Amino acid sequence: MTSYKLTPKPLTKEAFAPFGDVVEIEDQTGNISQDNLIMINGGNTERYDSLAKVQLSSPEDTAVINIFRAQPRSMPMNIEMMERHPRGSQSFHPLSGEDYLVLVADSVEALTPEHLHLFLAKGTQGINYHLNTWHHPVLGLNKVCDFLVVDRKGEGNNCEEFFFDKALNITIDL
Ligand SMILES: NC(=O)N[C@@H](O)C(=O)O
Ligand code: NI
Repeated sequence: MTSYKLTPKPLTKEAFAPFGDVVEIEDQTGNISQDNLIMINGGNTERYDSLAKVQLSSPEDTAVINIFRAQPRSMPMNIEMMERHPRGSQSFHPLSGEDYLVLVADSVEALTPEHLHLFLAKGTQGINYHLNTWHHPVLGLNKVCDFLVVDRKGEGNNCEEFFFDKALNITIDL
């Protein structure tokens, strides 16, 4: 049995760029980018515009808005599988204010533990997995957490799964 322990990195736009977008106003260093800022509503409201895009695959696809109520993951946690959505992006926006984990992998067909990348997301950070990005199903922490999820609805299978060899002992232990 070979063991692999995953440790999280802070979630930043730059580190997450190969996998998707980080949807936030203030980053983990406290910086607020003005790049997407548009003042609207007569100056009452700041619109941080187009921080990410919903990716679809066909004109018949629709983008849908969901809420996922996730049970907290108990640690240490074994990682047995990853999934990806070949026909659309998928974004998660925490509604409960809790930090959560984001586990993604390099874009290869045969995943090994070396392809995995674990991030710790703050409760103020959303993420948008780009189309076909390997990721683990939602990883809530500490308490039952709600996430606003925007993803693709349409024809055809939009969830491909990869299961690691059981001889690999891949764990997250915070
Ligand atoms: N299955 C489902 O809708 N959820 C997963 O895609 C997930 O990333 O949590
Ligand atoms: Ni998913």
